[in-house]
Amino acid sequence: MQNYSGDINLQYHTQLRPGDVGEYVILPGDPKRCKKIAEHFEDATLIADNREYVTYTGFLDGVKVSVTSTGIGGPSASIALEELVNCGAHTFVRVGTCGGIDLDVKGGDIVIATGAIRMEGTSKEYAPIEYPAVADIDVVNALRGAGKKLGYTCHTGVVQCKDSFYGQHDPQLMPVSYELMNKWEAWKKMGCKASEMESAALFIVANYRKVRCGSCFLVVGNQERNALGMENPIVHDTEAAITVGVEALKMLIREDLEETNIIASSIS
Ligand SMILES: O=P(O)(O)O[C@H]1O[C@H](CO)[C@@H](O)[C@H]1O
Ligand SMILES: O=c1cc[nH]c(=O)[nH]1
Repeated sequence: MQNYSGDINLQYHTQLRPGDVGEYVILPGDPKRCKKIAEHFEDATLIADNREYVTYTGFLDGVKVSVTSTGIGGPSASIALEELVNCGAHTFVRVGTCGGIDLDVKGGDIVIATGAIRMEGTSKEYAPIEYPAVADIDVVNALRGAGKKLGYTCHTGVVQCKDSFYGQHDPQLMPVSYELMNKWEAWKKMGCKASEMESAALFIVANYRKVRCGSCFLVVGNQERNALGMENPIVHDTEAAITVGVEALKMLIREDLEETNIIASSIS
């Protein structure tokens, strides 16, 4: 592309260069979540802070890792992923928040996405709608393993992505309420676990760029439970989702090292 930065290696939005980030990156939406995540790294340093993109780099078990915020929604998330891949990253774990849809999913639980409904605009500018937004199987397995090890209540399945937060919460107020409300009923019938905003774009861009990406989320609340008068705790503390994401990244690093060692010993 045309060079906007005046430096061919400097990524225009994230202000990152190759070498600034590890190959393994955690992706929260909220820039303020980056510092909390970086506190789980060894020797974390703030590398860049531009627009919605904040990056810290440190180490997990001696391996260089990073955290970069994506901001809200597919457009900014896709930019973060593209620029991080340009800097050499290959494995991504989104640590986000979501709203529960399935009645079993309660505030404070963790949801792990196997795939994402593409009811957003960004992924459609990458792949035809027939192409599914699927999480990387290694990342999903690591997130499930981490959730189990840490003893959290985790739900694994499909999540819904959209561009309008208020279209999720007040669909009846929207001029296209007929479409939003009918589709929401379909997501419920299909057993969709939760609604959030970035995973569909992230999974599609990750597939295109041939890197691994998965997502886990803190469930803030569940509007379906609320509508039925069921107990509906509202939780904002993302620490449980952060620890699941960090533990999953450690597991992936360990698995990759084991695989590299097996290949090296089979060659020698
Ligand atoms: O908490 P984060 O990671 O931003 O994720 C969720 O929160 C935002 C909406 O409140 C959207 O970005 C949604 O996906
Ligand atoms: O209800 C919610 C909570 C977090 N993020 C969303 O997109 N929706």
